Amino acid sequence: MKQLVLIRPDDWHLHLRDGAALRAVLPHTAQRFARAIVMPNLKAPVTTVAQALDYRSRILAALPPGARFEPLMTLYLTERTTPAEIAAAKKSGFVHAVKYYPAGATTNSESGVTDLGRCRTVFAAMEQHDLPLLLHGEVTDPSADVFDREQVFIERHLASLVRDFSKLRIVLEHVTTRQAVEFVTQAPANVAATITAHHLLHNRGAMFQGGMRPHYYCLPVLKREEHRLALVKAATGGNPKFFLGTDSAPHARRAKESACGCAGMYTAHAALELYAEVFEAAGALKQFEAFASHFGADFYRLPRNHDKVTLVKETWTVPAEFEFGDDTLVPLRAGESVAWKLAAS
Ligand SMILES: NC(=O)N[C@@H](CC(=O)O)C(=O)O
Ligand SMILES: [Zn+2]
Ligand SMILES: [Zn+2]
Repeated sequence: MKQLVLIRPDDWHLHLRDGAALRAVLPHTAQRFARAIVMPNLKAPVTTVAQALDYRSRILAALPPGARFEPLMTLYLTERTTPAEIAAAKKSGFVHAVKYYPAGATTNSESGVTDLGRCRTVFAAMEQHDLPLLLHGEVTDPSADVFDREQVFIERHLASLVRDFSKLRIVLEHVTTRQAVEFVTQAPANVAATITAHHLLHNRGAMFQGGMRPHYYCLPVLKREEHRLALVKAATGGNPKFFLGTDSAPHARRAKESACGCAGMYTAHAALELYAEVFEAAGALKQFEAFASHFGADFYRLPRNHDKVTLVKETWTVPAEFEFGDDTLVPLRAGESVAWKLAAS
């Protein structure tokens, strides 16, 4: 049987939530990944090192017995974040980055930043302490078309940020467009990007297949086929600036299947397997390990993992839903098949 053995990968962009939701989703990630960059956009955002420490303990306490998984914590940037907090974050050893959300751009981003100009002293501190900046790279300007918001962010904000803070490590998270791929490719080595499985697998047509499909709604929103193809080329092309970040973003069924549905797709239950489909379809399975297990660790200046995971070419059916606190969670491919299967380790 066809199988793939690779160094255990890490997920460089993940939403774990909290409480019962955390307990429901964490096992899926811990089965596949050694570490994950954990997003700080809880309902009460993780803005301080002390809060990150508490959240980290809750994650560790929620791990299934025997699981080995290291949550890499992040701080949620606000206009009140201080250079002292950045210094403390670096010193902590468990905070690995700071996350920028434009206020109002996405789930739990209300406490985010309205004006990047107000964060310049904090960016300078991050540059000085060598703490990476992670970007939800979209503008919220209502006059910017929702499908153009990433591209406009790059033009209006990212280009000058990269120029002004030339030593700051920056990750443009969940890139979705050809323009983002081009920008990151031509930028200096301190600028990288994560790519999700769902943006590699789907174009925006998925949201409208036979009707409105809220489980395909995420932010940045799925784009045209032209952009998906650019992402596949970037992910499979062996460029160390592009690495795996699922952006697995669980929301309760009733929050998705609603008159105003939440943004986010849940992929952690099959994350690695879905990426393997993409790499196989592109004839690039040889590049998969570097994308999933090498480039992210190298960029974050963390050691690569040593143990291995095995994927076998075997079809399995994704459950229709998972338990999720007092509701359920509808995963990507619910009730449908996935072509690769994680072997028990
Ligand atoms: N990607 C999403 O659609 N949603 C994320 C937030 C984010 O990463 O922007 C979430 O937290 O639900
Ligand atoms: Zn985001
Ligand atoms: Zn995210």
